[in-house]
Amino acid sequence: MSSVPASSAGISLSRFLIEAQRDQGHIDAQLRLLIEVVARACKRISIAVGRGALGDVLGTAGTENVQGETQKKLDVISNEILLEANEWGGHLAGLASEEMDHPHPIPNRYPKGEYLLVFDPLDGSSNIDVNISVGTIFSVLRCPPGANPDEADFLQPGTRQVAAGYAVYGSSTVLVLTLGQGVYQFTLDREQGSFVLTGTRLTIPEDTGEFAINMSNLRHWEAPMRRYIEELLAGTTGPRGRDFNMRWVASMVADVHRILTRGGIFIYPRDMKDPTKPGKLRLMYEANPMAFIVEQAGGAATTGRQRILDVVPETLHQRVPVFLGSKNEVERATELHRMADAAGA
Ligand SMILES: O=P(O)(O)OC[C@H]1O[C@](O)(COP(=O)(O)O)[C@@H](O)[C@@H]1O
Ligand SMILES: [Mg+2]
Ligand SMILES: [Mg+2]
Repeated sequence: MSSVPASSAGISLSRFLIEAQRDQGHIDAQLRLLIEVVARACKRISIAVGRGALGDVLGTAGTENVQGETQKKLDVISNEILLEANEWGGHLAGLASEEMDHPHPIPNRYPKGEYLLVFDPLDGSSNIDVNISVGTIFSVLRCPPGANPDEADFLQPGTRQVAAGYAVYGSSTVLVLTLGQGVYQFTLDREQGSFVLTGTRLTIPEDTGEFAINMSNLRHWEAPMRRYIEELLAGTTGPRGRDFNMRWVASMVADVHRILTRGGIFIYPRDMKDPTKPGKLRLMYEANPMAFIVEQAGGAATTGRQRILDVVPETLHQRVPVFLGSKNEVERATELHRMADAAGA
């Protein structure tokens, strides 16, 4: 990560966004307001997460989302916080979320804006009750002109994102943001209640000695995926000629944040545990925003076969395999999949 230049040290997110709008012309007023509102909502989620057992936020909500996953109380609370914060400000035409079956157009009683917001309100849900980092992931698209948005209006490839970001609620709360001009990190100053710029133009090293994957699924993987991991596990005695270390938080936000901080490759591959699902992670609000951030930081992001940002979505809750992080490792894993496909053709 580049250290923050003296002239930028201590700059708040609000000032950063005003400068991005006024001085650099990277964003318009609606997009600035949108990011401000999302950041405020993340602050509220951070407070809810931080109350832990002192608040009524742990455990399950007793409901399921559209994907048949049991919702935790914090999944539902975080979704409501983001929805309520964003509905009335006039910067959005519609929202969509992991926790809502269908998109939510802005009600007619409120002014409408030009943007669409797609989010995973609480990522890493299985970690909530055990006090391990969780987060929020979001992606911003433009709404097609004149549309009262329905699902088809949201189904745009990741290359059309105008902004993306995530918050990690960990030992500190950080917000990582791209407006398509590099990646910036803000840390929540809990006393002041504002996000402060703590990292500019974050970059992911091209090479790494660290991988993140749920190894318990190994027997369900495709052959090229097994081959890739076997090469890494063989260490100094294998074809790669060096040792690799493994980390797996099981919160995508935390695993990706580590990679943005010190490099690595994060993988959630296709597996045959449930052959009807082409992966676990969702394209629109997990893979796409993270792929945008990772590419903006000089890394790579693929499905093992193609660039994630080029995938044309077919449904809102579509799943994809994800390989992202340090460029040379993502390229090696992708090359093995392409070679296997070509040999099988
Ligand atoms: O339980 P597993 O297989 O390790 O999967 C963990 C992955 O699932 C996720 O928790 C899915 O996200 P949600 O919690 O938003 O459903 C990712 O954050 C994480 O990388
Ligand atoms: Mg998630
Ligand atoms: Mg989630």
